[in-house]
Amino acid sequence: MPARFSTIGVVGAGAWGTALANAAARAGREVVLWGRDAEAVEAMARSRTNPAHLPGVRLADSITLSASLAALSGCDAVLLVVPAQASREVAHALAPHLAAGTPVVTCAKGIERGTSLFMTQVLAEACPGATPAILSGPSFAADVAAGLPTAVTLAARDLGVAEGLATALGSSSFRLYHSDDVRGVEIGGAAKNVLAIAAGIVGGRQLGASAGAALIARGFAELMRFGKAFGARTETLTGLSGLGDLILTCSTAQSRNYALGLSLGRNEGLHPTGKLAEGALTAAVLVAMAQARGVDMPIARAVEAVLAGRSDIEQAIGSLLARPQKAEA
Ligand SMILES: NC(=O)C1=CN([C@@H]2O[C@H](COP(=O)(O)OP(=O)(O)OC[C@H]3O[C@@H](n4cnc5c(N)ncnc54)[C@H](OP(=O)(O)O)[C@@H]3O)[C@@H](O)[C@H]2O)C=CC1
Ligand SMILES: O=C(CO)COP(=O)(O)O
Repeated sequence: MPARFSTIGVVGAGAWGTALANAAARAGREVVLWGRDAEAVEAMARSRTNPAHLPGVRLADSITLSASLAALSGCDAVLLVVPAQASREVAHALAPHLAAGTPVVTCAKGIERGTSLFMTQVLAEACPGATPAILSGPSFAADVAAGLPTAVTLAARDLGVAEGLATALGSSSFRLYHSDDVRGVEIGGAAKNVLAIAAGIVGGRQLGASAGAALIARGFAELMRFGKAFGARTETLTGLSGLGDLILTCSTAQSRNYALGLSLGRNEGLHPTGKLAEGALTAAVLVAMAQARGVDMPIARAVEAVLAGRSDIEQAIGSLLARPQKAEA
């Protein structure tokens, strides 16, 4: 039986877009990979590599590259893989090229600043004819591109659409679980990036493995409280896209968010490499949304205060440790 989604568009030729294009190709799909920079796209098509964002990885033969969004018009589904704050602009430009009802799967992890909207809400506004979906979970682009075993969650309001997309993109090394808890999946990815900055700070300050574990557990309590306040299901928050991704991102400097925290914790200032760290862009809106709903998120608040320059690291750690004793749950 032919796959329901046989041609996949990938919008965004960064690390994650390139890795997902290769994963879709590995799953047997025809893939169109779009990048905004025509010169870079042409060089990628010639070299079959993406040296700027995913060095050392060869692009699969079934990937066609284009710098024109019109090339996406024949796609059965599209993955939107640009940073969270660029998603509205790019989805808006993509909209006229899609057939009505085409699933658009946002793969960004963040919350839109200014509107406080989650990624599929941004999609619904910017690309109103599309069927919004979200892909998220513990998955470094380099691991997926290398074919290392990875498992993520793909959610759409219609479980059948989520299952069809998971089937189209999955392979033995890239496992996709389907879900209809769209909100739960998008909250996990957005919140864990902010908490990973705190974990990096703990690492950079050499506070010890015990403190690192405490940070993950108390950070997860914050993620759960926020998720529940915004309608996420517990089983999603404790799954791949919530706890799973929190553990990954809080555990290694391979994460750009953790690396940013590491740099702050070592008093080296904000990340010198200039790499994307979505948590730094999400922290303020996450904290504002939590406050508006009466959700207590002291770790996320401390990260936001440090990033905004209202608190130094010692003050932030001191105020977390000085919080009144309370029941764990
Ligand atoms: N890398 C990873 O391991 C994972 C990343 N993600 C998420 O995926 C999203 C993208 O991250 P990632 O691919 O790693 O980031 P990268 O920095 O590697 O790439 C970002 C890509 O988006 C493009 N881009 C940026 N702004 C715009 C814009 N305004 N219009 C069009 N294109 C734009 C960039 O283009 P240009 O090259 O021209 O600057 C680049 O190709 C993030 O939300 C991230 O959290 C999720 C899971 C894993
Ligand atoms: O989301 C990711 C892994 O699941 C990637 O994390 P970073 O953006 O922190 O590198």
